[in-house]
Amino acid sequence: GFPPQDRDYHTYTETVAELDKAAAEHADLARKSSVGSSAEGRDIPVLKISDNVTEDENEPEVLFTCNQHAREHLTTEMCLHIVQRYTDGYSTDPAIAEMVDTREIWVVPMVNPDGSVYDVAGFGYRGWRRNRESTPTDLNRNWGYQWGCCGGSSGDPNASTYRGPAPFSAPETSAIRDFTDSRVIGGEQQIEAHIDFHTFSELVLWPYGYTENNTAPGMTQQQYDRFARIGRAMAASNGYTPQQSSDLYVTDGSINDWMWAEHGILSFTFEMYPGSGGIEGFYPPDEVIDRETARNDEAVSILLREAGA
Ligand SMILES: NS(=O)(=O)N[C@@H](CCC(=O)O)C(=O)O
Ligand SMILES: [Ca+2]
Ligand SMILES: [Ca+2]
Ligand SMILES: [Zn+2]
Repeated sequence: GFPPQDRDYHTYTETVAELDKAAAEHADLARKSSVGSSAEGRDIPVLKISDNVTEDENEPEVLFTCNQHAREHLTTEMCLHIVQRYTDGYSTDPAIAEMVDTREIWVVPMVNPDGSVYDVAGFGYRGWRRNRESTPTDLNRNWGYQWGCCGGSSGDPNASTYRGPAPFSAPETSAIRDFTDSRVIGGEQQIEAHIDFHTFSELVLWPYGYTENNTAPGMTQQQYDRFARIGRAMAASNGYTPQQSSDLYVTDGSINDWMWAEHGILSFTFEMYPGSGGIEGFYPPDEVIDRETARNDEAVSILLREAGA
């Protein structure tokens, strides 16, 4: 678990308990289900938030994924903050109610539960990034679009950006893939927009990551311009720096490239607080959780509104 001075961070067990609590306290608005299991057999839960939550209504859907990278624990708090805001806030905030009534929101607070547990299982933080397969995979290099194409990942099983032996070889990425594929109803992908939360550097990133070109097959100038417009609007609200992911460095096999190219989902990566630092940047004190999760409230609202546009 987390050291006493950081006990406000949620462990896997506490995260699951938070989702169960939200579903129990707001049974009309929130329902927990599973997208699958991790390498070590942990359930990977997803919470759906919407009015008439047990009905699949013809409303734009938006996905939030967190903690692909084990040590990036602030992102789990970000997803749990979204859960809390859009369930508890329903009865008090008309803007929240409007979004919950007209959208279907999916939240996966821990894509990589095994890695997250492992990172805090020792005496002190381990700085762990990948999953916990026998040969650990960097989940954000294991997605199947342009997998391993372009020097944006490693084929070395010992490397922190090891892409795995094949696209979707990791149970965690294949679980999210299967969930996303399942949201194609009548040939139409219901999910319109997505944010994958990471730490750190305070950035809003949009595809493609595999190429430095703005346009490429499956990304016209108009589509790029829409990504940039929305990315810049979100960054203006949280003070992060907006840019194409490859402006940071080339990544291949990332979630954003797959979500966009395979499903046309407006998919972003947010790198949260802090803006800079060394390994300690992955472990901001728990005193910053409330401030640094609420910092993204407006950006989340912008994306939810954009999903219906
Ligand atoms: N969170 S992080 O690993 O430091 N940065 C992300 C950036 C993701 C991206 O560029 O699309 C990554 O390398 O997967
Ligand atoms: Ca609904
Ligand atoms: Ca729906
Ligand atoms: Zn990350």
